[in-house]
Formats: sequence, C-alpha cells, structure tokens
Amino acid sequence: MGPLRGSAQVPASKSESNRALIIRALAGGGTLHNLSDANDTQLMQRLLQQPAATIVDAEDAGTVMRFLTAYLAMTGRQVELTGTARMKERPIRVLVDALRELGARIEYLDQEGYPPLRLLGCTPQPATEETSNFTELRVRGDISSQYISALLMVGPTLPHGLRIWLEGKVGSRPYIRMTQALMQHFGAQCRDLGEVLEVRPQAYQPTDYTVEGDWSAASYWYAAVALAPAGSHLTLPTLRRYSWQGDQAIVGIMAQLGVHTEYLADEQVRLSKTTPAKEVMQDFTDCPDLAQTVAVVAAALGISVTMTGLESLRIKETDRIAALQIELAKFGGFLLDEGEGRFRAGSEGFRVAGQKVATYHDHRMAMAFAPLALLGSLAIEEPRVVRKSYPQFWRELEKVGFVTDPAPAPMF
Ligand SMILES: O=C(O)C1=C[C@@H](OP(=O)(O)O)[C@@H](O)[C@H](O)C1
Ligand SMILES: C=C(OP(=O)(O)O)C(=O)O
Repeated sequence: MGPLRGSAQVPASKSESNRALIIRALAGGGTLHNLSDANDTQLMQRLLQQPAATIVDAEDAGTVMRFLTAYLAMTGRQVELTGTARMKERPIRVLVDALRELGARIEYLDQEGYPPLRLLGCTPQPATEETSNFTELRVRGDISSQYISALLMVGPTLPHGLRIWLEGKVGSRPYIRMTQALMQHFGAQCRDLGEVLEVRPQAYQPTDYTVEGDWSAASYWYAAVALAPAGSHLTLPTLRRYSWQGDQAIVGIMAQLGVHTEYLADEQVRLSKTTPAKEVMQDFTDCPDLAQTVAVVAAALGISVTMTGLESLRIKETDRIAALQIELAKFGGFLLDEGEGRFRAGSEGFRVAGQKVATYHDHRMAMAFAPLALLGSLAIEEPRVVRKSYPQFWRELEKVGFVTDPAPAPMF
C-alpha cells in the first residue's frame, strides 16, 4: 500500500452525547445536534424514552449504567437495571453508596457491589430554609469517574445540592470536567475546588448543543498514519482545537510517535506522518481509552513506551491489560508489567502475517489492532464490536484504501 491519503469521518463523542441526553432530560428540553450513532448513545436515547419500563438493560455501556442509575434513582423510578455478563462484573458500589446517602433505596439483585440493581424509590432530604448547607458526600475517584459525573449531573435537582469530597487518586478527571462544562452549557454551575466539587440547587435551562467529534475514535486514525509510509496524511472533520474531551491528549502523544497535527478551519484536523521518538513515557490516568491504541503503535514501530496510570483498564469492557498482553504476543509485541504501576510496551521482531486478533467483546481491541493491516494481513474476530462507539469504522477504513473481507455490513 502506498501513502495513506484521504478523509475519514469520526463519530460524534459518545461521552458528550450521553451527558447531553441526561442533562436535556433533566432540563426538560433543548435540541441536540450531531448526536453519536454509537450503540452506547442510541441505547441511552431509547432508554430515556421509556418512562414506563420495568427493566432497563444498559448492555455493555458503562456511562449508560452509571448515569441512568443516578438519574432514575433520583427521579424516584422503581425499576431494575441490568446489563451484559461483563457489566455484572463492573463495580458500582461507590455510586450506590452515594445514592443511598442521598435517600435512594437500592438493592443488589445478584452480587453485592455489582449490577443488576433494583431501584425502589427515593426519599430526598427535605429542603430547609438553610440553603447554604450542601448535602456532603465522600466519593473515591480511583475506580471510575463515571460515578462522580453521574452524581454531579443530578446535583442541581437535589434540595440541598451536593458537595463532593473526592478521595484518593482521581482517574479520568477530564471526563469530570466535561460533565461540568456540559452542565454549565445548560445553565447549571459547578464549582471545582480541586478535591471538592460543589453544585447548588438550581434549574437547568433547555439549550441547544452540537456534539463534537470523538477524539478517542480519532486515535485509530492517528495510529494508521503512524504506521503508514512517509508522505501519508489524513483529514478528520468535526474535531475542535478547544475540546472538552481529555482524549485530545492523543495529539501530544502521537507527536512523539510520529504524527503531526494541524488544526484547519471548520473544525478539521490534518494528520501527517513525521519521525517518531525512540523512547516515550506516558501517563494514561487522564485518558485510559487511548492506552490500547498507543500500546499497539509502540509495539508495531518497535518504540519503547513506558505506560503508567493503567489501573482502570482491568475493569473496562474486558481486562484490557490481559487482552493486550495476549494479542500483542501473537505479533512479537509485549506489554510488560514492570511493577509499581508501570508497564512497558514494545516489541522484538514485530511481524504482521495473517494472525487472528481476539476482541474480548471490546470495541477498542478491534479498532486498536485494525491499523496493523498497513503492515500485513490480519483477521479481527467479532468485528461488530465496534458498534459500541464507532459503527462506521470498517466503512471508513475502506474509504481510505484498506481492504476488508467480508466487506463491512451495516451495523444496526
Ligand atoms: O465518563 C465517560 O464518558 C467515560 C469515562 C471513562 O471511564 P472511567 O471514568 O471509568 O475511567 C472512559 O474510560 C469511558 O470510556 C467514558
Ligand atoms: C470504557 C469505555 O466505555 P464505558 O466505560 O462507558 O463502557 C470505552 O468506551 O472505552
């Protein structure tokens, strides 16, 4: 294959879309433009439109499970919340404990601390004259930021608002800031004092919002350019220079792995191939969803990348550390656990020659390994997993010259 050239559509951000959907429901109106076609967002939209449902199935969508748990609990719904087998292994105790303190009655239906859950209604603390007193919560930040985002979004509707004391290391902090930014866009202020977040009781205002493209999805195009021959460049529309998404960090990371980013007018970015560094060090605490993309590129290019902040990877769609270790090894790559929270990605004699990549029900495994097709042929098992965040992924790959067999079928 010669140099990679062209333009690829990225989906709209599922993280922004799913927050905007919850907040719009709480605001009682507002028009959302460019909502994501990701299954996670389609699902959120459908579930919010079923006020009489007695069972809500969040499938494998973390934001749907966590945001809806808070939203449905605080709006007093009596409903069962469930998900895929993997969702039943993804912890939710931190959120349930916090919601119980806010007056929600919630039962675990199977394993303590994990979905499925039964919501049995809510008795919020009565409002008093004393409006300066927030309801205080202590919430640990090292398991998932989604609990904190879920609580913040319902905060303005609570009689005393909410003061959250964040405990321990806080992972995925940019997602919390994205939540605050969207709340503010819909007229609700959230004070960020570092370890303390404060939301007063206040009304959301129905407002319009246009969702930005998804920087996590953009990372797979960065990977493609990094692996492509010299002279390659790609244009990606709908990505903003000033983004609310922490995964815009891919710009800086890929600058070291050989991809230069130029911001063009009309919310477009142009990626072009440059020379990579030999060794890179990167903390993924703020951007865990980029880890797989970076590990695969590091291994394929034979660059030694020291990766930290990967703790949450073990409790996502799959254990992403184990999945990467097994799949990279098929190519001569590795992700070594060096202890003290440090991993090193790299390779010895990396070769792409017809290997089969297992995807473990994880969209990011499929998309992180797919760009390796620039170096040889490979098979991706369960290609439909991409529908979680990027249903058009295979089609877009074909558009810029990748050959897929079978040709991509519609995902919905
Ligand atoms: O709030 C969000 O939209 C997300 C937060 C992150 O999860 P954690 O906070 O669990 O790390 C991220 O991995 C996920 O894809 C989306
Ligand atoms: C971890 C992810 O999503 P979620 O936690 O919302 O299921 C992801 O999209 O990589």
